Amino acid sequence: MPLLRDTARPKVLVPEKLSPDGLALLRTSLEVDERRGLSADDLLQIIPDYEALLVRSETKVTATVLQAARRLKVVARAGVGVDNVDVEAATKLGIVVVNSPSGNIGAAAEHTIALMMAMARKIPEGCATLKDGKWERSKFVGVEVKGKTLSIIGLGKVGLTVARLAKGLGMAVNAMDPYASPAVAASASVTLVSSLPELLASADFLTIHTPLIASTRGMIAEAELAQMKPGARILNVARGGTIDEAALLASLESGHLAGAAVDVFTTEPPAADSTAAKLIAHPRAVVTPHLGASTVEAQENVSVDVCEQVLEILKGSLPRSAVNAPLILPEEYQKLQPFVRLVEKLGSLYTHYYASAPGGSMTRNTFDLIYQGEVASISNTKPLFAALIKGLLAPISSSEGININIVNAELVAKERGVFVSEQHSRDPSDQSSSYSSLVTLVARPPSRASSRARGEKAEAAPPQPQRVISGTCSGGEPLITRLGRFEASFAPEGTLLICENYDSPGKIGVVGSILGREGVNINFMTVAAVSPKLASGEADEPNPSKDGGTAEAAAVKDGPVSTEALMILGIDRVVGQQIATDLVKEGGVLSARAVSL
Ligand SMILES: NC(=O)C1=CN([C@@H]2O[C@H](COP(=O)(O)OP(=O)(O)OC[C@H]3O[C@@H](n4cnc5c(N)ncnc54)[C@H](O)[C@@H]3O)[C@@H](O)[C@H]2O)C=CC1
Ligand SMILES: O=C(O)C(=O)COP(=O)(O)O
Repeated sequence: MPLLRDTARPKVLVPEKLSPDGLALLRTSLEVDERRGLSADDLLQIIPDYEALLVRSETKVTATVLQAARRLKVVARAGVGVDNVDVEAATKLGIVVVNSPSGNIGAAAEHTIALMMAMARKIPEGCATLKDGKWERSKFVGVEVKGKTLSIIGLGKVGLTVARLAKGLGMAVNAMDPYASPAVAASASVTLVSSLPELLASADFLTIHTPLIASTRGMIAEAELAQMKPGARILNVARGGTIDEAALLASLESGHLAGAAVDVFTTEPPAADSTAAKLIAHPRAVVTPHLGASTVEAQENVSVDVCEQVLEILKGSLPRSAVNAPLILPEEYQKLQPFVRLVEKLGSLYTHYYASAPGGSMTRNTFDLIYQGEVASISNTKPLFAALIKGLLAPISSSEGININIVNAELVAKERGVFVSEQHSRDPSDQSSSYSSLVTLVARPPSRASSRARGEKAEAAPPQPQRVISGTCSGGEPLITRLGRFEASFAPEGTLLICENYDSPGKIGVVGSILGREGVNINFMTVAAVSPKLASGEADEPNPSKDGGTAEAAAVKDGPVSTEALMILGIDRVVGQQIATDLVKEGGVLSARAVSL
């Protein structure tokens, strides 16, 4: 049961402090709910009511929260690190996760330099004692950074900015990052080293700027700290968990390390009696409560960046920095949009007409999706693939909320065992129609192995018929041009009744009167004849009613194939199976299938 909402506008939940600049953009079209101080339970209770969730690093967006979030389309992280968001669960649920990959890198890099200088010159200690009424000059003799070596783990956006700033301070900078570009490193006069021991041994100051991922969790522990020079100093403005807090505390306590500057902790805020709390209390530790991104400028940047993306996503467009969706340029997406709708219709027409109709079956799981003409020149067809998976599976998915989209289509297809081979045919002679673009969906007959797996005997295997649907975009709207052997021309919209019949006089009148009797209005009707190119060639899907139809049907069923036709009626409401049965029994049609598209 959807919750009652006091507004028709989509709702955005903002449980953390975000700069008002971005939120003002949202307020023009969305309802923005700023709710700071929510507990995990509170969040779970209220999340079903929201279309978008905007967070920083404090809110834990767990799989449980995401599963409860029935309306949620997007989780926006106003910052870089998404380690507080279960991105895998969001992907499965088709929820887009976006971040702001560069809005706060300057702030994080400057904070790193600020902590390094504060640690080198003992600024926090000098400041605290002076405020305490003491004038202690000889106790706080520091070291200079000029001429010292700064070693960086992770030469990404923050790491590189730190490197450039450190160069300006006269430091020698080296870095270890298996994925860094040597050219980029050289342009910042950074020496890339390939081994961590080499990097550790050279460091006067060591700073980490990697994400918290499996390969970086605990990467600096007791053994690594022991490889550093006595009197070296260490910084962490990336993520708690990359440095083992207990090992770091021990190294400070033993006097091996001269200092540590830490902005991020394994658990935030750290528990009172935790190792992190002891680290914070250590006299040679300079600490800040995750302030790396906390500047007015950075907060404006990230807020505007993610709020713009939330608006795009709720409009149905693609964001510029999705963490879990492929990158598509806006102009490319615009070109694709009509074909996205067409391909989704091809998929849902397939499932309604061939697979979920009485007598049909979902035994085919391997599809060819063939692009011909102008559409074949589009190279990034991920949205088309996603549209096909949605079209094929949404009609047979139990939950109304199943959200198949560009984010999770590949995963859903894999889970359901659906395989799609996309083919681009740019050769004009290969295009069997006069349309400037044509998209064809072919369901491959089941392989012998899969037929055997379903217990069908090889000798009893029926001939494998064609299941083909083609379409184009006409005036930006989807148009079906082929259904099985029939050359058609109809819009795949609304409720359609598709009747296969022998093309004999009076058939339309009989069908019309049966529908009229049931109170069904016909909005439009079109007839599709067997394509001359296909009449003598491929067999079509066997018609479940052919053997059990009317006397007339029986009389003509061995007649020439070319007399068969499809009658496609657009009707004003969804009809039950009984009407289809009546049309076969009384109306003399071979089969009738209602499809809702
Ligand atoms: N304290 C704070 O408030 C802030 C913290 N951050 C954190 O800083 C970190 C870095 O952010 P960005 O530079 O924007 O990310 P980025 O993605 O641009 O750079 C990360 C770099 O780490 C490297 N890397 C990955 N695994 C590695 C490994 N095993 N060994 C060595 N290098 C490895 C990658 O190749 C990449 O070059 C992130 O964890 C982010 O969350 C960012 C902004 C503010
Ligand atoms: O962007 C990041 O990765 C950060 O760590 C910043 O976190 P915050 O938004 O200040 O909670």
